[in-house]
Amino acid sequence: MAQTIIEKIISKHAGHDAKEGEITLVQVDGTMASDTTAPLAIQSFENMGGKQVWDPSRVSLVIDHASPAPNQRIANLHSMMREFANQQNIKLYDVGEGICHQLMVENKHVKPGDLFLGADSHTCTYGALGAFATGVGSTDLAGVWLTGKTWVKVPPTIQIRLHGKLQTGVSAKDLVLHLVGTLGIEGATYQAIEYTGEALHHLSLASRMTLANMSIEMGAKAGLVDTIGLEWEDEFEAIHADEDAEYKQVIDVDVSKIESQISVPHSPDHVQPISKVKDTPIQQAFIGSCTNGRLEDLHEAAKILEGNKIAPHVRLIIAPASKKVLDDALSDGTVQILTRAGASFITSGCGPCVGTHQGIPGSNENIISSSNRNFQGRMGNPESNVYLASPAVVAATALHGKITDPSQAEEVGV
Ligand SMILES: CC(C)[C@H](C(=O)O)[C@@H](O)C(=O)O
Ligand code: SF4
Repeated sequence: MAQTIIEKIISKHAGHDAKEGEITLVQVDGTMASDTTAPLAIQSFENMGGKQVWDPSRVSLVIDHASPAPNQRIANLHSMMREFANQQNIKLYDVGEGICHQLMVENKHVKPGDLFLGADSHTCTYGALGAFATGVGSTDLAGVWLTGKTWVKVPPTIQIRLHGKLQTGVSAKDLVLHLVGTLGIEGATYQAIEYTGEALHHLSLASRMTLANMSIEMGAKAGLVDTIGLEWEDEFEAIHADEDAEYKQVIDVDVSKIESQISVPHSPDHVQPISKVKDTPIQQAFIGSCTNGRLEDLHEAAKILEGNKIAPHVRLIIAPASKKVLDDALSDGTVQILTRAGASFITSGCGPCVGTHQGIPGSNENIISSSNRNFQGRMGNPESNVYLASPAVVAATALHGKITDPSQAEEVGV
């Protein structure tokens, strides 16, 4: 039977050929919960009578969403996680180590062909490795901690074939914003997205993570990137779709036609080419998140900001996606370039992305952010406006204090 990538992965974990629409029990390779979801999962696990997780080497906890703790309540939840991790002998990434999704990939908790469940919607990021990774609720996760298994309904797949090469200054973020704008926030609900095509050869693992990451902004169960040309390709057995696999929909995209994209308030799918919103004034700029907080993202920003100073009325906040990203950016001088340009670095982690701390905007302020969601109130103030963009656009915008196309900023010599 010809199969899509997700059908192959589910079949492997179910022990039989799984077909679209079928509900089947599968073995799980790995799990993750963050400080937002782990406390409830721990409670559910204990309520279910759980004593020992099924396999401690397949369970990770990460303190990243509100880290370091901004208040007493959260500090106590962090303590509860540390205690559980100790007692269960499971890996816990503590304050400053990074964002859960970055850490799962960076530390190889997940590999191509795996089936991975995380109690966070952007678990789909690991689709960058050709893994089936999806977000589940805390209670579902607790069930997996008990048994090592879960049930899945085999989803239909939308195949997105990426042709050509992105223009200079245009990144995987612009590509995925373009796709979110085209499909809409419910365009792939209950479906998997498979990304394929020769454009992938030009995308690093970091860029593939950006692409897979925002699959959830199209409602997808998972976003699986074909492993062709992947940096890790030699280390693992690659899984590709069969040529005659059946797709619900096939979408062809010539990526060389895409210009920088901006998602305007208040929904990720309100996407406009940058030319339509350029010159919108901005008070806060954020580079970070599981979408765009990696070394290549900081490099993009540094290219634009080197030797320059951000606009006087702009705050530029940077949260590296992990301690490793921060260390690498320190060693190669990127951090220094950015701080000299006026950026403030905060703890590696989610930072202000989800609006709990570290950069809640004022009322009527406009924020440009390299993150993935701009629902009203997302950054902690319903009276602020969040614009989503690539790190290059965020940097060029911070420099000029208004939405700026980086390719044009370079032309005028800044
Ligand atoms: C808080 C957490 C449960 C949430 C998610 O699942 O995605 C967060 O990471 C987000 O990005 O909105
Ligand atoms: S960085 Fe933002 S989107 Fe990613 S997991 Fe953290 S809160 Fe969610």
